[in-house]
Amino acid sequence: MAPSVSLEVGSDGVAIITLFNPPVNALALPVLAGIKEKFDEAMRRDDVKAIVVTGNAGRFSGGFDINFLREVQKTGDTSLLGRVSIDLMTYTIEEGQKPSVAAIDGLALGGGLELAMACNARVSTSKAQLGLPELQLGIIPGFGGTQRLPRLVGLSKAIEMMLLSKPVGAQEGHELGLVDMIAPQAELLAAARKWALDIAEHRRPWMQSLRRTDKIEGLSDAREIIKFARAQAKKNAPNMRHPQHCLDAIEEGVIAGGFAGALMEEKLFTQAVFSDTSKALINIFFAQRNTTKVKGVTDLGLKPRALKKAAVVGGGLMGSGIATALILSNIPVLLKEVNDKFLQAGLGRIKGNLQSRVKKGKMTEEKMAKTLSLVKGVLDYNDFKTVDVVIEAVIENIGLKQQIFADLEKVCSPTCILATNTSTIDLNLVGEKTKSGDRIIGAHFFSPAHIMPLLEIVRTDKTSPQSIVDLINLGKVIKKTPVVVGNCTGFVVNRVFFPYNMAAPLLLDLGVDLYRIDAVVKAFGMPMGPFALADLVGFGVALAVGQQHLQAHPERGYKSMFIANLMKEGRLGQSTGKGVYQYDERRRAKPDPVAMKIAQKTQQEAGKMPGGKPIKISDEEIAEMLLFPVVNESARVLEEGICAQASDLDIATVMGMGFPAYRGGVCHWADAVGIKYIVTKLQKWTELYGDFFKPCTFLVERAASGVKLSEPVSSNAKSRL
Ligand SMILES: C[C@H](O)CC(=O)SCCNC(=O)CCNC(=O)[C@H](O)C(C)(C)COP(=O)(O)OP(=O)(O)OC[C@H]1O[C@@H](n2cnc3c(N)ncnc32)[C@H](O)[C@@H]1OP(=O)(O)O
Repeated sequence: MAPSVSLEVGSDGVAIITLFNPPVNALALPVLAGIKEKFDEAMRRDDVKAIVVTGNAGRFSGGFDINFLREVQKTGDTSLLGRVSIDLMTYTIEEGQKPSVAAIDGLALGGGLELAMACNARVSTSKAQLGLPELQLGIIPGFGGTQRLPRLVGLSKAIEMMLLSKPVGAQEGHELGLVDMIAPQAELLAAARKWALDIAEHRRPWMQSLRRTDKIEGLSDAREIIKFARAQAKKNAPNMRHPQHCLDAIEEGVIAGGFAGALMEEKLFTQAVFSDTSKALINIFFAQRNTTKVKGVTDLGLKPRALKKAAVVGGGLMGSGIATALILSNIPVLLKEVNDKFLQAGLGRIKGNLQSRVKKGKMTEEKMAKTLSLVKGVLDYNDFKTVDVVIEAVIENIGLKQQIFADLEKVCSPTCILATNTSTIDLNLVGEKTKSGDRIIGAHFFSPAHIMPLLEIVRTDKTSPQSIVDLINLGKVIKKTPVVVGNCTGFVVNRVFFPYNMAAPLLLDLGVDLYRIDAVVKAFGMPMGPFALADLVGFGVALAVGQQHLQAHPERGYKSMFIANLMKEGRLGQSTGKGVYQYDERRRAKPDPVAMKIAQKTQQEAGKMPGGKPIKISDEEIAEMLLFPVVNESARVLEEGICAQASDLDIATVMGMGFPAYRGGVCHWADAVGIKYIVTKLQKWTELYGDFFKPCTFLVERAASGVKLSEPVSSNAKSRL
């Protein structure tokens, strides 16, 4: 159905204006034009005394149409953005001749809430969610939100809601003054009609949010609040300008009044729409929603079967994390271990995971007890016939896994999904001793599994679309972002992470200071540098993972002795108090002269420094030498069809390896930097430092043809999905 807006006038003289644009009634251009047209008509008509605006099908509005924002970013045409804030929200609605009330059910986000705030009052159901989440898209509110929200709820709360993109529920909104009245769903429209008539007939005040001053703090308090918020934003988002611009608009409103603030907001909003940050974050918004659209799988009309009961085999760190994720979403779990000692340890870890939520105030003791009761520890497979999905999470031993899957095939129902959390073993090998290849699938979680948002769903050429659809659905139920990937060493995240983790010691061997490498990567926006990460995961794991890549792709590996040399000195990473860094009792890291000496010794032994002297290199080039190899491996992943679409790689790198979301994920970033430039650099480093940097044919071809990495791979590519 085409987006539209309807107007219906009741015998009471109230015009009901309804937004239709499923699924979230986004404010697409025709909707905005429709609102303007219907408001103008209602203002003109003699039989209309007051107006109620509402959204169709239980949702007020999810805000300005983000598809349209993306279009504007592509065309670069600012005129398309229009003057909605001033002409429509302020002059037509807020300052209109007749009062208007927003009747809010469900979502009122971004432009949706801004529309509601431009009305003279708001009535909502108890299920309403109200927020201005624009900053998570790299923009600032642009329909007057930076002015009206502080005037309705006070500066501190408004700033918190905007900077954290955090909505409030109806009850809190009511307490704050954002919602004037909460009504039962069935009575929402009637209550809003009455409120609108009460304003028209002077039984209630005719409020205009933009003109209000009662909730805004005095100038000096306001300055302090904004100053504090600026410092917080700088700390939390050092590479982003739009949070500061949001505060600029708010500040202008406090100093010069709401109208002046709205004018500044309009200007800064337009600027933000064209920023690289917004392009990147909008890419992430759509990429995240695209992961569940898998060609040849989710377009077959298959209905996901509800996986109501699960079993996890192995109660170690991963198994207990997976079980925690399942029970947190109310899915009962059988946790299987080989003996009582391991079982109790696994159950203890699950309890610990929940206790830490209680400590952080995310869960009550009562809820914890209820959640914990959903897990049952077992030492045999007796109850496995009752489960809909099994996730195996034992140690990486092929023989053991093969035995487990052969056993599972015997004891589980023939429709049960048999998943493995392996991060290294070929899935075809795991299922080799079974005839259940169609329901054997990878469910690769990231540690800690109950916290990390990504789930790699690994399919083989035997896995059935139904099994994939079922697991995608389970991923959504347990609040993960599922990405469907093909079967190869390291799947997607670990595979593109390998070259990054090898480039760091390679740079070190070329004479670059190791702490500088970490600092550059942090400044780029990763949560931590590669050496700090190695310390965190522990050197045993880091070495084992590196080894797999070297075995799978010896021609493009780099073997460094740095970690091995640290281990010889008894430094194993953060858990032992020292690795690349030394750690105090509160696990705060400090550079360590001993590690630096070991680094120098490794450099000498490696003999990579040209003429025995450290290379001279800029910070920018350090970041490039670490991350262009990631782009290179991503290109291989795309060419081989391990990832069906570049946007999946964007999500996988952001959620799995901490690639900064505001750079849009690895493919989006590579396109922004320029594939040609990347290939030229890789070729130069190949000549200087060896084949580790050699660009793959696919990337070279894309550079030559000018086709972006994010463009679809042609259908004759050798797909392994
Ligand atoms: C000028 C203004 O200040 C600027 C703005 O208003 S910018 C927009 C501000 N609004 C937002 O940021 C809200 C973005 N949307 C969301 O957070 C979530 O989609 C939601 C909470 C509204 C709904 O979540 P959920 O029910 O899980 O459904 P979800 O899968 O996310 O979305 C359903 C569909 O609606 C689309 N959609 C959601 N919000 C949209 C929007 N504002 N514009 C266009 N499409 C939107 C999604 O892309 C998705 O499309 P698909 O089915 O084709 O993939």
